Amino acid sequence: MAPSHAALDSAARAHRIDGRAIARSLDEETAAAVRAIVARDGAPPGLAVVLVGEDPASEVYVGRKIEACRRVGILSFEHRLPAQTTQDALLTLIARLNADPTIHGILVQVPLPPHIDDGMVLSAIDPAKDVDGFHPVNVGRLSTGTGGLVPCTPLGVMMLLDSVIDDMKGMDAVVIGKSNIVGKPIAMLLLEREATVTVTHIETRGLPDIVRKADIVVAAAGAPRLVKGFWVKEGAVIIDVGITRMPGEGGKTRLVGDVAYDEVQHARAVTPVPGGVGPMTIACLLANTVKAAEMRRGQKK
Ligand SMILES: Nc1nc2c(c(=O)[nH]1)N[C@@H](CN(C=O)c1ccc(C(=O)N[C@@H](CCC(=O)O)C(=O)O)cc1)CN2
Repeated sequence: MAPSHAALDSAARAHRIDGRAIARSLDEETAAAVRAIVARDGAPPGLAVVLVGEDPASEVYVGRKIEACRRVGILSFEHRLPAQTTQDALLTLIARLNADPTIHGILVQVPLPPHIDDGMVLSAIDPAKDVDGFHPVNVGRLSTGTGGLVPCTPLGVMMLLDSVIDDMKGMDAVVIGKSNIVGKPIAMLLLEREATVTVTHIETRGLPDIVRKADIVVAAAGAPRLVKGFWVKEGAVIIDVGITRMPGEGGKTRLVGDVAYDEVQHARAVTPVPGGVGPMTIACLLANTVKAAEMRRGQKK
């Protein structure tokens, strides 16, 4: 008897890596770690969240970060500054937060308004409080494999890969995207696991052929539905970091990833957008805040 459509469908579909569920279980671990810190030290870790301007997406992400802190018991301190805030005023705030012992982590939401130099501001954060892992000291530690705080999205990507791959040693990994906060750190983390890593970007010649050789594809180009079905090798694992808001039906908007999700069902596993990498970014921020608090305690001992 011929298999039913339902049976054919389920046989042909890639495993959907559930970022929301994995983020929830990381949050449970973080909440337990926070409770242990409170029992030991009498106070929870503190996270300063700095938002400059009114970028609507940033407002949403910052709101979610603050809500997530509340859920796991981290104390959040919100600093919302107007778009016309000067770079000097922002640097003064960061210096104050660096010196404040109740603050274990500092994050400055990016993008910053165009008159502010991101690099200058992110480099002003104490590397020990740099829970985004953007400071050059932490970038250097990551690239030399010497610890430090790792950027949240790349950390989340590795956890999603770990949920479906036991050992990445010798696997061919292709990263699409070369940004300092996502593409480059992911490449470093994959190298640490002894994957063979090719870093590509939107201008790379012959990109489909390069991607087709990969066992692991991390798409972080910010180009909606860039990765087509025919780019992907059967059995590959695909992590979609792209999140682009596009016009949807009835005047609404919808989120679209860098991967044509419906076309890559011959992959072994793939993350959805939304519900894949995004929730991990916030869960890893909370985990990094606990790590920063524990690192400080370790230094004092
Ligand atoms: N200081 C930082 N700024 C920015 C970072 C960062 O890690 N540190 N990353 C991004 C934005 N970002 C966190 O700040 C972020 C992006 C997406 C999500 C998320 O949960 N996405 C959901 C969908 C959300 C929606 O409905 O719009 C998903 O993919 O399921 C969380 C955090 C840039 N700036």
